[in-house]
Amino acid sequence: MRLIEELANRHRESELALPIWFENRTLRLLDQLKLPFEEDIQSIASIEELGEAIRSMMIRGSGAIGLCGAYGVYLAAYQSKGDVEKIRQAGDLLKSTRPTAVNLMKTVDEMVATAVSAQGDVVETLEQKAVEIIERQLEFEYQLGKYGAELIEDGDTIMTHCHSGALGGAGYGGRALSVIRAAHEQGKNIHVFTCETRPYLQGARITAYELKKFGIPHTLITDNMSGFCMNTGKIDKIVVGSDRVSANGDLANKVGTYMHALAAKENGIPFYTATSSHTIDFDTPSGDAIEVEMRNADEVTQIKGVRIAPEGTSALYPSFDITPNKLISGIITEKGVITAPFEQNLGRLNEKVNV
Ligand SMILES: CSC[C@H]1O[C@H](OP(=O)(O)O)[C@H](O)[C@@H]1O
Repeated sequence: MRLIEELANRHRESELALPIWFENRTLRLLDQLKLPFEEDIQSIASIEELGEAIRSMMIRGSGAIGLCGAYGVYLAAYQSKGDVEKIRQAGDLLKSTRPTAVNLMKTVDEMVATAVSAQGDVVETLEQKAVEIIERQLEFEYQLGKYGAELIEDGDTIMTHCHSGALGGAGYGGRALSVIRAAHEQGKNIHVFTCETRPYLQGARITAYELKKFGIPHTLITDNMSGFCMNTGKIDKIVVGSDRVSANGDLANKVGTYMHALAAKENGIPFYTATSSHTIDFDTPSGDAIEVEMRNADEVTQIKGVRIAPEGTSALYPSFDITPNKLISGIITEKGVITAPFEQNLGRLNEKVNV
């Protein structure tokens, strides 16, 4: 456990906002359901508790739940003293929690495959693999942030949606906020419009919380204001995160993304998604094959437990939507910015990247 705990200490010293980490042989996570008013750290004692934390969105964000795959499978290995069958079962449980973000599936598969093929001590091998995965994802954030920041000009106002930031990733800025943070750190004078993102309010509660921590000027808008802001010249570029990018460049991201992309096209505003090669699903040919998670409709008829619609009102809660590649100006990755034709240009990533 020493390696993975030292990693967390190093990362905290470099001012990263960690969504999940090990300390004192205990798995910890920041309860994102309570942000921004409470920074409540939860201890996770079992794979079942971690599974529930993902399902309930106590920890969320495709990058962060991808890391749950690494931390969770390692926790199962540590607690079972390397029992490969128990490790497999833990992986299956984690993969059953939320269906859309591909990072979780890929990371679990990578960890379980490492356990199965381990030559030496399984627990030590999985600790090393987990550290490798965490460090790799963090490096992806720095790299994609650098490439994405090249698209941002001094004086730009950038709109983002949901929370695609440090607590949804490996601690620097996730995807979209890695681009924004890098541009800010380069001294570019930028302003961010963050959409509140009903019903979980990732934008109002977590993106605003992080932008304040990063010292980046920002304005909160409701999701239905995005068209007005674009149509009245308030937005120069849009950068959103990603939960899964299909092989042809279609994007699964927080519900509402598609609506913003349509308005961006109509108003001639560049629309980018920030992702990593690990979020590109080369096994899914196009967006219509991506499963969109349907969540409990009570999350729509209530806000923080306060009912906002009459008893008995039915509601619908698709947690994501699919933005077709024709509405996307570029896909920002750790290997550079990919433009159309996406199928061909993304394919080159698959040739080079061992995910
Ligand atoms: C680092 S990108 C995060 C990505 O995940 C979010 O979904 P959720 O809050 O439901 O986990 C959203 O789609 C973000 O773009």
